[in-house]
Amino acid sequence: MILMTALTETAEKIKNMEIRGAGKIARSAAEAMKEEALSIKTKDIKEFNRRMEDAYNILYSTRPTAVSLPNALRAVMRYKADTVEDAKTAIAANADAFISGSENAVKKIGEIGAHRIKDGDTIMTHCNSSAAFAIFETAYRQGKDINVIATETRPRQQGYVTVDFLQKSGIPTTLILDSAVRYTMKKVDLVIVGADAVTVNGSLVNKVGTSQVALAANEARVGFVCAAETYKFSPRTLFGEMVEIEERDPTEVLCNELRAKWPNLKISNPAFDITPHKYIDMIITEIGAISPEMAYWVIKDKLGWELEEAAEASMRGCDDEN
Ligand SMILES: O=P(O)(O)OC[C@H]1O[C@H](OP(=O)(O)O)[C@H](O)[C@@H]1O
Repeated sequence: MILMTALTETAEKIKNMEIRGAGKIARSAAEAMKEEALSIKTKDIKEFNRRMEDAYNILYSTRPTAVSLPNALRAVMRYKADTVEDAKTAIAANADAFISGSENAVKKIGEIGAHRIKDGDTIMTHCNSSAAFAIFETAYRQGKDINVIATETRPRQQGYVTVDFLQKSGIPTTLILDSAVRYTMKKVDLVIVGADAVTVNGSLVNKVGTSQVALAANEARVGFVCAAETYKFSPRTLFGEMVEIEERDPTEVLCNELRAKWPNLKISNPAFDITPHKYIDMIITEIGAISPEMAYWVIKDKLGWELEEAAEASMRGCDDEN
């Protein structure tokens, strides 16, 4: 039996999506690493480092697609210390800096993104993104009369979370089925979605169905905007790696009763898909509104990654924030 600690509890919550959303996953993981560090009793720095590596690996293995998770873990683990006390101080400071940096980034994205919204706009969103929501909320607080169309987002219905946020904020909201996206697009002025990862060529990895929304927007000549903090850019893609697409449990798609009825039925449940950069008009980050083609610059200059480091991280199985 595995002993439940605060860290394994957070890992379990990320795995079963009690904690979800790329940014929240990253902040929760950073907080869990800090708590883990502060709870370790040993005075032996080698043992301490080993236990922190174990904690890193437990959290790292929870969900494979959101790059914010390994970027947060790596940011917290960037310490060099000769004593356990110094290591604890550095880890706690790193975690706090990552969390407040992440919260500020979402706020900044709200401010920058709100400039893209005009009074009277109808905006479509997919899944539930706190970065996209920050844009809606800021625009609405500025007095812009907006209407947000939220997709249901099968199979986990994160659209309900979006609807709940929007309704609590007083923002006029319409809920649609995922299959109604193309039909509804003619009423839409702008699409805004979040991101789980942005690759070096500016393509977007986000909740499955995002690429279909982008295709429908492209066909209808509707702008497609992505809201992504820079820690969602993937340094390992600089090395040519692909972002792993999480395949989730078939029971999310079909209940056990029906699965038993059709024992030979195969079920595929990819949680994310890839929207090619040519369908993305703009990525709103905390350092500004950029074209997808600037992803290489964000990874290399803003995050400070060189090809050699990306290769090294690729072998180690992690991304980095800066
Ligand atoms: O960081 P924020 O903008 O909140 O969310 C970013 C993305 O995280 C979510 O993933 P999931 O529901 O955890 O699979 C969605 O794909 C969403 O677009």
